[in-house]
Amino acid sequence: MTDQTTLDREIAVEQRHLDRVYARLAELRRSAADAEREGYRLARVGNFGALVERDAMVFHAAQRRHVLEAEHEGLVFGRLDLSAGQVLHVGRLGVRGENAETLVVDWRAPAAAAFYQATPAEPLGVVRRRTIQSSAEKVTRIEDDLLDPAAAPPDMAVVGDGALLATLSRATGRGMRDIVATIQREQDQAIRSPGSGVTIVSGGPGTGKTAVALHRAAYLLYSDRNRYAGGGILVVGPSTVFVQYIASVLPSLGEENATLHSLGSLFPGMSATRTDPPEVAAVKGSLRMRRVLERAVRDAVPDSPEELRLLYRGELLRLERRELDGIRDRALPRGARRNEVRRAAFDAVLSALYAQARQLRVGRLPEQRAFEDEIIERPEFREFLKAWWPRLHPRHVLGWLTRPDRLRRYAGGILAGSEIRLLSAAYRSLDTEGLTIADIALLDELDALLGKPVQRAKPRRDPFQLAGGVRELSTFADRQRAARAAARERPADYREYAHVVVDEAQDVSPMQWRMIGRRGRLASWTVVGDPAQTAWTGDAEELTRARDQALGRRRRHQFTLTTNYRNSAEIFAVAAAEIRRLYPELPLPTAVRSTGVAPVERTVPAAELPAATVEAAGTLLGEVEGTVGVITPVPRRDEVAGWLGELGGSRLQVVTSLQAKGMEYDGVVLVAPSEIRADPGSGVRTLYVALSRATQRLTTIDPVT
Ligand SMILES: Nc1ncnc2c1ncn2[C@@H]1O[C@H](COP(=O)(O)OP(=O)(O)OP(=O)(O)O)[C@@H](O)[C@H]1O
Repeated sequence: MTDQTTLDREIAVEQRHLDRVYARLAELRRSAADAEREGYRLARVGNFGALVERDAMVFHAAQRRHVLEAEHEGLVFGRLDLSAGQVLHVGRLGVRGENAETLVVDWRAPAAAAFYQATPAEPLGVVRRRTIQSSAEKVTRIEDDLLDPAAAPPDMAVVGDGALLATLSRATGRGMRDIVATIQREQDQAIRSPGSGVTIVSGGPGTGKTAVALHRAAYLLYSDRNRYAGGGILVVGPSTVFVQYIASVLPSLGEENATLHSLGSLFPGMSATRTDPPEVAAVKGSLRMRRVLERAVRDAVPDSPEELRLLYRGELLRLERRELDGIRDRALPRGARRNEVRRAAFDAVLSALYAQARQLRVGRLPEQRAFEDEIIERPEFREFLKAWWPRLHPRHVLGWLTRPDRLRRYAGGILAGSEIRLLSAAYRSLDTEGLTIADIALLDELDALLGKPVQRAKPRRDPFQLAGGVRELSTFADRQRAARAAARERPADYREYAHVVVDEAQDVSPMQWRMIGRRGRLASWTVVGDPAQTAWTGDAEELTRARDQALGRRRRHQFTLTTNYRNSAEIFAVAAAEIRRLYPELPLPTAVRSTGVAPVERTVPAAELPAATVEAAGTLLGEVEGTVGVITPVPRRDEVAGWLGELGGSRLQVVTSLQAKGMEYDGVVLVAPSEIRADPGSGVRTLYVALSRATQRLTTIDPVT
């Protein structure tokens, strides 16, 4: 422990520096605003040169002001005392003083790397590393690590007892916390790994995989803004709950150029939060579904016309079902996309009609072109085409799978009989209950198979033009901004990113890898996950194949994280015992924090489960400051939410064991763990996930019948 006088003195030292940084920021903000105003004043001079100068000035000043005004809590969070006597402060933003001296180094800059990577064994020239906590503009706490005692001057103070542990003991809010001040060496290496190729980060629960993935996105944007902000970074997580949980971190890192999606929201215009039972998800996620869907997109539209009949100059022209089917088949050679070859199919129908008219020796039969022009104008012919070969949306075709006869036809010989029955039962509720997360990848596949109807290109909006055709009268700065916004404004179905981050990758099915792969054909990748937490029960070899295909031949950089920062050692011991049932030899991370509080394991008569759950949740709400998660078996979620009502308000969340993926709560009530474990496919692994969500308190309640 440090004595109070030393602590106060050291805090005062850091406060002086922080005051200087904020004063400098205020100055920079003022001069940016002055430059902007001066720019506008120049405008009144009125000559052309002055106008151009004004525009440039206003633009740069406004841009700078925007950055400076984005106030950050904890702007400066670190300090390095180097062996050469130099002192560096590390923060969320780089700031220079009046004489261009460095007041703060951006955390992503190479000079800041030592803050994260230096260790006593390898101090990298750092004598003392200091972590600084502040609230608004006030320094509240400092924590030091002395990395190179031999090089420390005799008067160097070392205060505090571990910034990391202090951070970890803080209560959790509804969003994930940003760990920028306490990133550890092994994490930093993954964050700063090269931007090209594929960075693969694995590690057990709570080792910071998600935190690393998000900080990496921020790091890449810093290291090559043109490439990554221009092309965009896509971050994919397992569920909507999870995506909301991590959404707050990127803006707090100062990055808004990343697009966050759950696996259920990747297909434009559709979104799903419902999960399938693991055995159904295994069928829907299998690569064999691609072949099933290929058959579906070639099939006749349900209830489409049995035949085409047209009276032409007194003769009945007629194409029967068989002929129509033949035309459809020929118009769809392998690889053709149904929505893209509509025109060719219509031409084939017209040709068949003309051939028939000639065969029937229709009187005064015009040239083929004139004949076709005449037929195509007929309303009944147009009606026929619309019904026979409509523009198909992937959702239409997925709907065809709800018809058992069609499903059998498409899946016969590809899926096993038992799998077809499973799928058929699952799709019975598609229209009433809506899509599941696994269906979204099928829609994306169908979209790729169907293609887009050929459309005339829309004229691009001129960013210099205002509504009503009036040329705008604003500054060059405004126009620049508009042009950039137009370039950045990605269409809703933008699908090619410069970098793709996949979190909880162990739960991405083969079909989902195809969906994500289509969005990262030209991208570099960061893939993070923990195979021991997977809920996938399908073919493992197929999964590897699909993943390898998505990642291609890009060079891979592997990282493994070994410390669990989330769970108390007592809680992780329970989770570890669970996964050891399945994998006795699995290397597990080490939990660094002990609370001295053992998890509570209760067994109650089934009838008492509701009361016991409410009571346990109430107790935990009293015991922890932050959030409480109530985790349930999938089928029980709504029932349990009903028991709890409004208890805990926004501090309490009820989630299924699958939605709990990646989440974190200070206290967890796990309802009916034996029911989760009972699933023969992925039960133990899913229970392992549920048991490793709590930072401080865990209560499990099992009903007995
Ligand atoms: N270096 C660190 N400093 C402070 N907190 C950290 C650090 N690394 C991780 N944490 C915290 O540990 C918790 C777990 O991190 P994270 O959710 O990223 O782990 P994960 O490996 O993705 O876990 P899981 O696989 O269980 O979902 C989070 O609260 C995170 O803020």
